[in-house]
Amino acid sequence: MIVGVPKEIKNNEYRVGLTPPSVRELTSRGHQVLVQKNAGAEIGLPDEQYVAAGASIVATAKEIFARAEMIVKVKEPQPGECAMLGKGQILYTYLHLAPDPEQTAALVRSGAVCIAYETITGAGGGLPLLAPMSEVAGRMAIQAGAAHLEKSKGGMGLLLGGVPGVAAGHIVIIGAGVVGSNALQMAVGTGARVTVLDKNMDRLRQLDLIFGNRISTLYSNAHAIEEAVLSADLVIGGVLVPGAAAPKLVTRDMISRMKPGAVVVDVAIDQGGCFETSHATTHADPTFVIDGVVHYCVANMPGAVARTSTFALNNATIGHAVALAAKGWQQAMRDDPHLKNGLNVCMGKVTYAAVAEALDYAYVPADSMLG
Ligand SMILES: NC(=O)C1=CN([C@@H]2O[C@H](COP(=O)(O)OP(=O)(O)OC[C@H]3O[C@@H](n4cnc5c(N)ncnc54)[C@H](O)[C@@H]3O)[C@@H](O)[C@H]2O)C=CC1
Ligand SMILES: CC(=O)C(=O)O
Ligand SMILES: [Mg+2]
Repeated sequence: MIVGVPKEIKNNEYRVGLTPPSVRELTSRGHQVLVQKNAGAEIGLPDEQYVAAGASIVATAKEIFARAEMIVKVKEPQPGECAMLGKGQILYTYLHLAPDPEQTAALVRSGAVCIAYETITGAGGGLPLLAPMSEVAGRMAIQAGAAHLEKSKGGMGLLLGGVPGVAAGHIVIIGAGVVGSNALQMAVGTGARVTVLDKNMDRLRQLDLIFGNRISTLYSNAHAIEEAVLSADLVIGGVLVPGAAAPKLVTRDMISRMKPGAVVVDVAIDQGGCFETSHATTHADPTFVIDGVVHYCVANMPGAVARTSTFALNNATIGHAVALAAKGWQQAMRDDPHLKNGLNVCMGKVTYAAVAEALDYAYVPADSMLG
């Protein structure tokens, strides 16, 4: 198969779909890999490393989209990229379609076979291709929050850990999955008081066993969220209903009653966000203020630590990339129901139920596309 890796074009996005070691996994099995010039140059992966791994360097994204049978990316395709996708071409990347009607319409129009990293499931449960980026974003959420609590960044001027004689701050984490538990690990390290909420009692039990009385766990409902948020200095939003738009758990009214200069970090923004007041921001301009509360809503947080993130992502994506290249998408999905769960849009049809429901498309089960 011919596999193409365009350079990412989203704001401040330096990750790359395949590392040179991943390219080697494909070329050593007889596949041809086209990598756009300087795709990894900014993160210490120069073209020479790709050539040594067997790739061919191609000058433009246009040529990659025209020649490759499968496009491997990181971020959801931008409008210009959607327009270059062809009928039957495989697109293997993050998509986050439920909150994004324009991208969904463009992918439906393209006729491409669009596989979303974030809905591929794992044999041991969970979302193994989302997990590494959630680990990165969860850990980063605390450092982003701490930085924006500084006065010069718009915050109230609070040091999360306090100092002897002055109380520590209060961090509230909504959602105790991969983002939430990684944020929790960092939050505990700051010395702040930490509260974590989830609807999944088993997750709360596990975290209670690990962190003991260093944290408070709360079953998530509107009352508990309101009480926690109103006493918080920093709130992290890390909830997920797989494939669906994030539930708006923190209302505009709650935001308006938070402490002035408090900070919210809406990691779930790529699924539309779990704060009613959120809208997506970029690394170039990461925050905005509503009712005195600083909102940090960057939809590609791991792009800031692009080298670490690229290697972590490739560890999780390369196995299915090899299967797709070897067998084609239909046979690879017949053989692996977890990969099949990644099929979101296929040759003009929406094949993921939560996306169809969120955006009012007819839902066509992936099975019916497998021939
Ligand atoms: N902004 C960014 O750069 C990044 C964003 N993300 C996003 O972060 C979000 C979370 O991802 P993961 O932690 O991997 O998901 P996960 O599935 O591991 O965890 C989500 C948690 O939310 C909980 N939850 C669902 N409804 C809830 C409710 N009403 N109240 C409290 N908890 C609730 C679930 O029980 C689960 O424990 C996703 O939208 C993901 O796409 C992930 C990586 C990077
Ligand atoms: C998961 C995601 O949206 C990201 O890594 O940017
Ligand atoms: Mg994202």
